[in-house]
Amino acid sequence: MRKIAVFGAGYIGLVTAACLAELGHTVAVRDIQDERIRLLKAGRVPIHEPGLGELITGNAERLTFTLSAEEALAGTEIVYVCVDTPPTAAGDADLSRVWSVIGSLKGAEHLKAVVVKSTVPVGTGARVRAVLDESDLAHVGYASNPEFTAEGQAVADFMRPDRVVVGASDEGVIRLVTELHEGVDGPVEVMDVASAEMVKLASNAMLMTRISFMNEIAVLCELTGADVEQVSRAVGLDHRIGPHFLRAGIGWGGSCFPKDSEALKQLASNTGHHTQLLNAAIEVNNLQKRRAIQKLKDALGGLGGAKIAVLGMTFKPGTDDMREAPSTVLAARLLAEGAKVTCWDPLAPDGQPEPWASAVRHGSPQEALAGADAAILATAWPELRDVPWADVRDTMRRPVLFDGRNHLDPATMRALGFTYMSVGRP
Ligand SMILES: NC(=O)c1ccc[n+]([C@@H]2O[C@H](COP(=O)([O-])OP(=O)(O)OC[C@H]3O[C@@H](n4cnc5c(N)ncnc54)[C@H](O)[C@@H]3O)[C@@H](O)[C@H]2O)c1
Ligand SMILES: O=c1ccn([C@@H]2O[C@H](COP(=O)(O)OP(=O)(O)O[C@H]3O[C@H](CO)[C@@H](O)[C@H](O)[C@H]3O)[C@@H](O)[C@H]2O)c(=O)[nH]1
Repeated sequence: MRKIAVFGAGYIGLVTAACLAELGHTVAVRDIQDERIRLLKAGRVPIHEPGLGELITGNAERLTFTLSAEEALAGTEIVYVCVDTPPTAAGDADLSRVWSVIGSLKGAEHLKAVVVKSTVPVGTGARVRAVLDESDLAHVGYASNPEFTAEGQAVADFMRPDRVVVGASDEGVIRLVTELHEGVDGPVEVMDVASAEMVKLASNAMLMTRISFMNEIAVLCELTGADVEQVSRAVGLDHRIGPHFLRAGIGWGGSCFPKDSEALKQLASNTGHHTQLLNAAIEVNNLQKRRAIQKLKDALGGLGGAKIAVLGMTFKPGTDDMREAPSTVLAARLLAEGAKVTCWDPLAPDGQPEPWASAVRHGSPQEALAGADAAILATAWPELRDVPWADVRDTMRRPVLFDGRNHLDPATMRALGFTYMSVGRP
């Protein structure tokens, strides 16, 4: 069993650390946010991720949390880099936190390998390698080990992945990282560093493109009278296509797809290449939200002064993550059109910045809907299927509902007297 240091105690770092501890390794987690480390030391988990708290508690004797890089590195053989890589002002991935971690490794006596899990542009590994080679860490190996977990199911995804990708050129490092995954139920794919970095970006781009493709088909369904739910289900039954990531709606958001699509686009642009398919997928995604607002505007005859309830704020159900949530674009557009916005979400953290600071948040969908002229369902929370819609209808000023996730049954909602609109369904 190995002694590992994980840098970054966010969604990926904490899941990686807890799962490696569950596999029997000793893991020191380092972050630079006092509050995060204080909570973790007190046995509290700063993010919502099913099963994570239990894993951290169950492996407490193998997990430590610290603000000190030196403390984390004492006796450490492997460093996992799990820091955030947000967009720069130019849209490229900001690697400043990755470089800060690399800079803090000087003098780590027992270090054998640096493993990067953060999503980074292709070529980053080669740059890190060059920096290590010029330092006292020239003997330390390097691996790219990108992460494919989805929020809300990250622990299960880590333990039973479709694949583990290990990008490295040094046999010793390949063996080390492969051994770390003993007990993980999934195949290990070994390749060169640049290819591993590209697998991550290409996988996300493929998933986004599938969603945007089906969203474009949804528009054509609306124009022709077809039903995108039936279409996507039957299209997905073709084993060459498969059923996943074909759900039409107001589009993709989250901590990864928007920033990774932009980073891949800019990676190409920096070499003078124009990514046509990816650009189209991004544009279709942006349009989906604008189309939603236009539909409401048409249904209400204008949005000025109207009270609109936004149901669901997080970028998808099962997470508390608000990064690049499609709902935020909707709320901003509604306010810009002069509407008043109320909202509800079961997990979104309090104190969200604008546009949410200008919205009134309620503790239940019913309260958010009372007196509303219309509602937009933005996140497919299961709770929204259990709302007593017949009662709610009578509390709304106008029973108009735009279902941005095709989450409710059109016939039922219309039978209840709602003006019900959704995406790509008659
Ligand atoms: N969130 C996901 O589902 C997911 C999935 C796959 C890949 N990724 C990638 O993994 C990386 C991390 O994403 P995340 O969602 O966990 O981000 P996050 O913002 O939740 O966590 C990053 C953490 O790193 C900490 N940090 C910053 N600089 C540090 C330093 N020098 N030393 C130690 N800690 C430092 C931050 O304080 C923060 O707590 C990103 O590159 C992301 O693209 C994320
Ligand atoms: O058919 C679908 C599937 C998803 N979505 C939306 O797409 C976004 C992303 O969803 P999902 O992929 O489930 O969430 P993430 O946690 O962002 O995970 C993605 O991004 C991670 C970070 O890179 C990767 O590791 C994962 O493999 C990849 O699925 C959300 O807004 C969903 O509502 C759709 O609109 N239609």
